Amino acid sequence: MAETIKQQEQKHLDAVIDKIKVAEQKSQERIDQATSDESGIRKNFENDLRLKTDSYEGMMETALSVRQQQQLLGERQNSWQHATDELQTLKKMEQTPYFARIDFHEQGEPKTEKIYIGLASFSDEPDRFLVYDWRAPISSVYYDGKLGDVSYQTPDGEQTVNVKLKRQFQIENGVIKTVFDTEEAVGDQMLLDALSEQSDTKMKSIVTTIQKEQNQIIRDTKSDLLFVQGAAGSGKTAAVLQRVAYLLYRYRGKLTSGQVILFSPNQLFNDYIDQVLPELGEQNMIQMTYYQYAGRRLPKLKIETLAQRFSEQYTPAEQRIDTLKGSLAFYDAVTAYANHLEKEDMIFRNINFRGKPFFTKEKIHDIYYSFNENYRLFNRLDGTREQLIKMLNRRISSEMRTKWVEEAVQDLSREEMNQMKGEDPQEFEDGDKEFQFYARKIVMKAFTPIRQAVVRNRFLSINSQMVHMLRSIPAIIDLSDYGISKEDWKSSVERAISDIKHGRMTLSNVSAYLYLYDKMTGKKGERDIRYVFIDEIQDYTPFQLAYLKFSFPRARFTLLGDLNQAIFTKENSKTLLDELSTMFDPDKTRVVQLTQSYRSTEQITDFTRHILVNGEAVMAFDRDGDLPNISVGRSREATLQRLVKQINTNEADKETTAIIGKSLADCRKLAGKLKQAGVKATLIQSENQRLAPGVIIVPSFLAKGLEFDAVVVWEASDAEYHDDDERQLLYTICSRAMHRLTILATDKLSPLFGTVPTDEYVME
Ligand SMILES: Nc1ncnc2c1ncn2[C@@H]1O[C@H](COP(=O)(O)OP(=O)(O)OP(=O)(O)O)[C@@H](O)[C@H]1O
Repeated sequence: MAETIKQQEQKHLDAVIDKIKVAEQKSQERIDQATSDESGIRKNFENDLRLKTDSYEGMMETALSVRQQQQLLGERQNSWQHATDELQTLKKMEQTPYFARIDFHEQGEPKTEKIYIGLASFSDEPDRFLVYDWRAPISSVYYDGKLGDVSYQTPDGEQTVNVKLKRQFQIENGVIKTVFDTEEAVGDQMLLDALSEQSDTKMKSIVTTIQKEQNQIIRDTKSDLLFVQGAAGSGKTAAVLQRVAYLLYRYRGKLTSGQVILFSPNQLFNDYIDQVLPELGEQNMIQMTYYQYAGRRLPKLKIETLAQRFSEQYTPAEQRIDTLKGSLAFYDAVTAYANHLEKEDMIFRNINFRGKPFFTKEKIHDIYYSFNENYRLFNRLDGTREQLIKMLNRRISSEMRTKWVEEAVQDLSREEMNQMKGEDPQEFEDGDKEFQFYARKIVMKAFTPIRQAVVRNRFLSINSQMVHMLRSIPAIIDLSDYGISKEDWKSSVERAISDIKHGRMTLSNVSAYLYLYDKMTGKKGERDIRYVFIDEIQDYTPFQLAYLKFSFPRARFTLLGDLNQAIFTKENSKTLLDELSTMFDPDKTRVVQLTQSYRSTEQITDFTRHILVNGEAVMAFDRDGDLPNISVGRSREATLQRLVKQINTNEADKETTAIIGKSLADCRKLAGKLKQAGVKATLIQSENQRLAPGVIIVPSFLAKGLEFDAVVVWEASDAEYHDDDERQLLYTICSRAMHRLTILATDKLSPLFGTVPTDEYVME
């Protein structure tokens, strides 16, 4: 009987695995070698080394041999690390060496070529690749097209090949479970299998099933701004993590993971995604929230937290001011204000010494504005510091003649004198010279804080300058254009002043504060960072984005967002896109739309997208599940009973449940009640917690970006979700569900579900 395709492929697989095992052995030998070399070097060294410290030559000899030993050890350490990494990859590959095969014909070549694609490349001889890395140029063909002519990018330009076969494998522990040939980009079956898995507390890589649109995002190397608008669950986060892995591969040797930074919505999310890159054999990039980024620079200020910002109730006037402060117009106003400081209005502080002004603010002002008008802020500051240090040095001699110094010298103990001489050994000609010596030492020491104050720009006053800037705004921006009255602005400035006095700052002020400070001190941003990724972009203000662009001047930006899910900026999210387009060169901007939602069943996707009105496009993925359930209880008690029942049903069906409440307070209350009822559930109270297996209760603002098998919306009642501007929040909450969605309310259901056709859910 002829061999089946599966048998043939299994034979090939066995052969590859045998070669991988041989390679593993070689790696192990290299590791052993490096280890034994290392202990050899250490031993030799201990035997040979005599510390010769009695002569200068002896000391040099010792130092040289220590250095030599360190170098040798460093080399061994490197080769050990290299071999260890290699072995780790090989061990992974031994289980699943590859997941796909493509056969293709390249024009002008005599034969059809056949390649296998896996997590990493593997060759048994130089240039004989048994497996290609999924990030290799040719692998793109697998993700991008159907059979027939397909083009792909290589470092030397575009190439076209004729694809004859695309074959996919599911391999477990070296055994082929299924094999199928497909004409699609990546066969639906494989994707369905991947998607039907249970949710996890950690996100997984998607390399075996990357979709064509996602591949475009992953492999983009041309855009300065890559903007991805994608529906909930369309794989934005997934795509962007594979993109980081791709870039690290593509620019190996030139780009390190430390030059890539990802801004994410909260720490919980950071924790959720932190295994994807290691799974792909790469190191994690820098991960931060905007709040952490700002907080790191302002350790002495208490910056408003995510939870505080979320529960804040603004009056319409405050809301308008908040909107203005988040706009590009405001960014431009701060820029204009800062530039005008080149001519006037920089505020200075005295630098004091022994309770009295040493450099008065008037003097500093005069120096600062004495430079010619071409001096920029940074040069001015630099010049001022230089002058002040010069003046400080000139003051040493006169200060030495003051009374306090004379007394201080007389009060010196023998020990103190010896110590001073120890620092700077010398013989004195006479008593006068000796006095001078000690007096100088004392003055220099006393002046140290002054010197530091000068070097650290302590004569600037960012706080007063910020207040002055806020006060100057009505002269720069026409507030009436934003519907803001002079009085409302004034009281907002008063609030900012009181906040600063109490060491606090709202998120809406913090970016302007940092930006103004950077301008005043001439900071040019972190030039080392090459790629900046920002997830959930709809929750950033244009000001914040402009500031990030300023802070990472040499970086390319990838921004991901879903304008449907703006939970803070609400209706302003549309203007964000417009404002963004003015910040980057349109020729180097690329906008990609992802409309297919992979996270949820068709029923859930259909239901959730109908919560939106005028939303961005969302397409359901063809995956079947139950209709969402809505249950309205007559009392809180009844709703709680219904919740407990749902938790039990979900548990029986092995679906992990997340109960999402609107605010932290709601969630806390519920956690108490569930405890009384004897139900085990973990309350996620802060972003610094970790996701736990089992039932969790999580407030809406922390659920961003996460997903769960089964979601219960806690109290989707009229009282909690009433206004139209809460639609996007409700959408975000519901779209966290993968397989099951239950909506509970007491008394009266939120009217926001009124837009969902009644045949898309079951009303109990
Ligand atoms: N090509 C793919 N193959 C397999 N799974 C995928 C693919 N794309 C996305 N997924 C899965 O779909 C789910 C949603 O993806 P992801 O969290 O990246 O979406 P998102 O667009 O960031 O969503 P949100 O905006 O709601 O946070 C994840 O479980 C992800 O692993």
